[in-house]
Amino acid sequence: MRIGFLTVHWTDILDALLVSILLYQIYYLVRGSIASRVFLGYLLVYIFYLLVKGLGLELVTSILQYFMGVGAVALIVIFQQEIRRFLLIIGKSTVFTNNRFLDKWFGQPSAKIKEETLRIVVDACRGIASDFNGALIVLEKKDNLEKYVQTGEILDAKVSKPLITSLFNQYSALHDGAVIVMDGRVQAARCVLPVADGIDVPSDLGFRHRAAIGMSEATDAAVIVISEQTGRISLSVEGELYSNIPPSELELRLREYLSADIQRPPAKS
Ligand SMILES: Nc1ncnc2c1ncn2[C@@H]1O[C@H](COP(=O)(O)OP(=O)(O)OP(=O)(O)O)[C@@H](O)[C@H]1O
Repeated sequence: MRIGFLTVHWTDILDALLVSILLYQIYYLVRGSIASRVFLGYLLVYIFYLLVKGLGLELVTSILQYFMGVGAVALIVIFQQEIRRFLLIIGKSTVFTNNRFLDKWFGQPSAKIKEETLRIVVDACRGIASDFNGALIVLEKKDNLEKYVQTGEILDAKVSKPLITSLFNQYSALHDGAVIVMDGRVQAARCVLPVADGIDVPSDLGFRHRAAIGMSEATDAAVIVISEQTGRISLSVEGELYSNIPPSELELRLREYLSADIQRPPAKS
């Protein structure tokens, strides 16, 4: 196709479309943050570079070319949080990562939580919330949480209501940080979770709630938060925080989220 003196192929249109989508995605990730200004600055320098290159100004072109090369490395450092989030979104949402057949071959284990564990944890949450003790409980789905377990005190104890309740008692030496539940066992307490710091996170949220969001952004785990101040129970999955959930609904939501591969107890005959 010819437009004036330009010859446009369908590949050029596809190229322009893909670049637009990419630029929009980058803008969407960095909008509102300081990184968006850096991105805009870099884009303007790049447009200027294309202009001087087109005009054949060789000296300026070579200086800008060098600047762009160093700038690209600087961008990776500045945007490391955004790049990480971008790759996580892609990794989480592709059909490949939700494909059971591929999971089997690429070693993604199935969710291991049992109904019994779920019931005990929710029961413990009910007690903790009514006592106004803060809590942060991570329930493993498929992702390996070993890295986070290592930040705390390893317990490897069978899940029980008295254990979870006493761990979050304000006089317990292990009440700070998060408890991680894996495979029907309290693997560790006092664990440190990644804190969400994106612009989507409401500024009035405290660090316990931010840690819950951060953990559910970084992994597919379900994270329960109980507020020490209000006694409210919230649930964070896939980077979203669902606030003020009654215990009965919490059990339903957890079952629904973790249910894909949940191990149900054998039916009584
Ligand atoms: N990165 C983290 N990983 C694990 N636990 C954390 C992390 N950051 C904070 N916490 C826990 O949260 C507690 C502080 O909670 P903070 O009051 O800041 O949060 P909050 O969201 O306002 O919760 P609350 O409503 O219970 O006060 C800490 O004492 C600690 O136990």
